[in-house]
Amino acid sequence: MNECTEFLRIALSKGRILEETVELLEGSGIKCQQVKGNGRKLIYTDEKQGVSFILGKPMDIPTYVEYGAADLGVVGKDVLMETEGEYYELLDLNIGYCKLVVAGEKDKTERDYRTIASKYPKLTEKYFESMGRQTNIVKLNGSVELAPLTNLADSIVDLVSSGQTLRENNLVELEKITDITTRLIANKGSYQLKQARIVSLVENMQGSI
Ligand SMILES: Nc1ncnc2c1ncn2[C@@H]1O[C@H](COP(=O)(O)OP(=O)(O)OP(=O)(O)O)[C@@H](O)[C@H]1O
Ligand SMILES: O=P(O)(O)OC[C@H]1O[C@H](OP(=O)(O)OP(=O)(O)O)[C@H](O)[C@@H]1O
Repeated sequence: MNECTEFLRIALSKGRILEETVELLEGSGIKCQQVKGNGRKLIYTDEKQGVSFILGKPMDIPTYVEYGAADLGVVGKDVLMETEGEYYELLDLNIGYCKLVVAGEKDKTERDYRTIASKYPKLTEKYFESMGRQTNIVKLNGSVELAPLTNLADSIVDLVSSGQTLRENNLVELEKITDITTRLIANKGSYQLKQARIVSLVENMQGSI
């Protein structure tokens, strides 16, 4: 293996998809259990495997990949839809299942949506614009379900998996926007330069999905 061209830098999303990501990579023959620890280390380099793992915030993973600070990235489709960068989307990893929805208090009708709170302002704007529905969007960074409860907004665009957060806050799904899963993305230049190694990794991952 030529270290210069074939060493792979993989940016992984910290947080809730990390465990499933590690299982998938391990199943594809890449050892990376150490990234699951509770430490504060942000890069793990494994010279023997020719791989380094970069642990980033989910919203930042496309940036590392687009600018070539990482060759590959593992990130939710929600983040890709919001950030819209320049990279190749190589694979649906079939982990991190959830859906993106419009939610609010029961009995709201379409006409009631005026102010929508979300961690995904761009995606939200596009969704409503594509249907010719005018809205104001309030950007929040988390616990978005608080917005309708405090009258900051009349509804939200957010992820739902078990539905527990909506239920416990007396909110309901009003519209489903799309299903979400985790994706493998690649820097465009890296894909050309390190194609053999990336294609072989993708094939191994496909086998263990
Ligand atoms: N409730 C959920 N169930 C399943 N997958 C989810 C859920 N919430 C988020 N995800 C997926 O996991 C990814 C990472 O979510 P996570 O909550 O770890 O990060 P985040 O909220 O973006 O980051 P942070 O909490 O650090 O701001 C999301 O981008 C999405 O693809
Ligand atoms: O349907 P559920 O299983 O309840 O999951 C949905 C919740 O999970 C995510 O939040 P997260 O835990 O990432 O926290 P956040 O609100 O700070 O983003 C999402 O934003 C919802 O709030």
